[in-house]
Amino acid sequence: MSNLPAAPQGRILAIDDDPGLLQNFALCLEDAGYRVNTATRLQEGMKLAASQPFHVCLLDRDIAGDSGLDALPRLRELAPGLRVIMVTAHSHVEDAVRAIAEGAADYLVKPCSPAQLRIAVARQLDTLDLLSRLETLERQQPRQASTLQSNSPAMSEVLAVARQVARTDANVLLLGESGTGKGVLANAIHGWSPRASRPLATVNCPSLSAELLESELFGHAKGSFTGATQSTQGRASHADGGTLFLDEVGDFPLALQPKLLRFVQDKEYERIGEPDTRRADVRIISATNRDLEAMVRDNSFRLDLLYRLNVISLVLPPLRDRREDLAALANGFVRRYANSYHLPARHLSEQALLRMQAYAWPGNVRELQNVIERAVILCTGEQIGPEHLALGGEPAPAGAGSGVGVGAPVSLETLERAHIEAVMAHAETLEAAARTLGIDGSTLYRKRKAYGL
Ligand SMILES: Nc1ncnc2c1ncn2[C@@H]1O[C@H](COP(=O)(O)OP(=O)(O)OP(=O)(O)O)[C@@H](O)[C@H]1O
Repeated sequence: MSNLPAAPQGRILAIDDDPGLLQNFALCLEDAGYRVNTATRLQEGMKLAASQPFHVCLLDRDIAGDSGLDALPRLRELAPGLRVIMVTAHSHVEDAVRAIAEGAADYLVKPCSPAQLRIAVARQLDTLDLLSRLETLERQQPRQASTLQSNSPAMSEVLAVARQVARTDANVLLLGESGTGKGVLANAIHGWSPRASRPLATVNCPSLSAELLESELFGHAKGSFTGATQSTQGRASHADGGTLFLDEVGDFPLALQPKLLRFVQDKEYERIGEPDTRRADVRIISATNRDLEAMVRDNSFRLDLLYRLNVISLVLPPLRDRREDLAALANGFVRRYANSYHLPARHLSEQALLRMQAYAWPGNVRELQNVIERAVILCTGEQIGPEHLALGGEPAPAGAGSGVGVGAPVSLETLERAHIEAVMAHAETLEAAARTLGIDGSTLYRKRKAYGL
């Protein structure tokens, strides 16, 4: 997801010391629907690139005594997602070729026609569009197991056992506070397992009513209940040969637990409305932040089911107990969000890192991710300082929310996420937040998951 408008409303930065040429570029590109900023000095252009999001930069080779070519590496450092088109005179085409070797995306030879200019810019915007789609697809793939690394003794131990267990078919129960990365670890275990080439199917247990959950998990025959106009195969069948991930298994309805128990034990089940017994060869990973033993004591979770799910249990440490990983995780999120929002590169200042080390992180990695995403968006310079973090009850940084007000140039998704976050912050319970939003609890649950709230 990008906070930049999609093409053709791309944002273009043109740096050239010839005001007449800049004006022509701006007119020609604005006519095509783009927003254009210009700079007649290199320094001025670099400042703009560091403080505002641009898709494409038209960079002259010689700018009033400064070399655009020499500035290229610094420009790419300031704005890693920016597509730079070198603009050069015919006699310097060899330099343009060198610029491409150093990371420019294309070059234009002066004088160029309006059509050439527009085609060159449109091509870069198409490439950005493709890159962003690729990124979205990659994010939807199970997380690469190799990205899960840790310098914390507590987390390293969990990862070592997880790798060992991954080789077997043993069912695994992941425990730990919300936002500690149970879902990420479930993906990794699947990725490390011999089942990695087969599907990983996830069922979010609290997001569905008991009836829908049964159908989601085991499928149903056409006509088996009102509205069942098509038969469905269910996640268990989809995961055949692979892994079934039962997220928030503590919310699995008691009435449905006997059917799940039979499936976990015998790998057998029936679709709703069908007598035939089916089989699915799945490895089950489940996760919860609830105390299942206490639930067994108050009869809301079956002991026999707990035994079956809990062949191996792994407890993910809260972020406050793995502070060795804070900087690496935070830097990874800074890079990710600067890239996905097409913003100039940002760095966490020493003071910001110190402030983060002193904070308790009750929402764990998910909270860290959200804090960094917001800081990356709100920070206008190169350095993210403590004032951009707004940690735990501190007031939000100046300008917070300014990018997501009604009517702001942001996607509906961004607006919805900000609204849900704000309503949840003021509501006493999640049920109350769902009521205010006019949606049911399971829809709120799905949206929280989708937006990482
Ligand atoms: N090691 C990691 N590297 C990068 N991102 C991570 C890591 N661990 C967790 N995250 C991110 O933190 C967020 C929370 O992770 P995840 O959903 O796996 O936590 P969880 O423990 O399953 O939370 P919940 O109990 O609320 O379902 C996700 O957006 C995830 O991508």
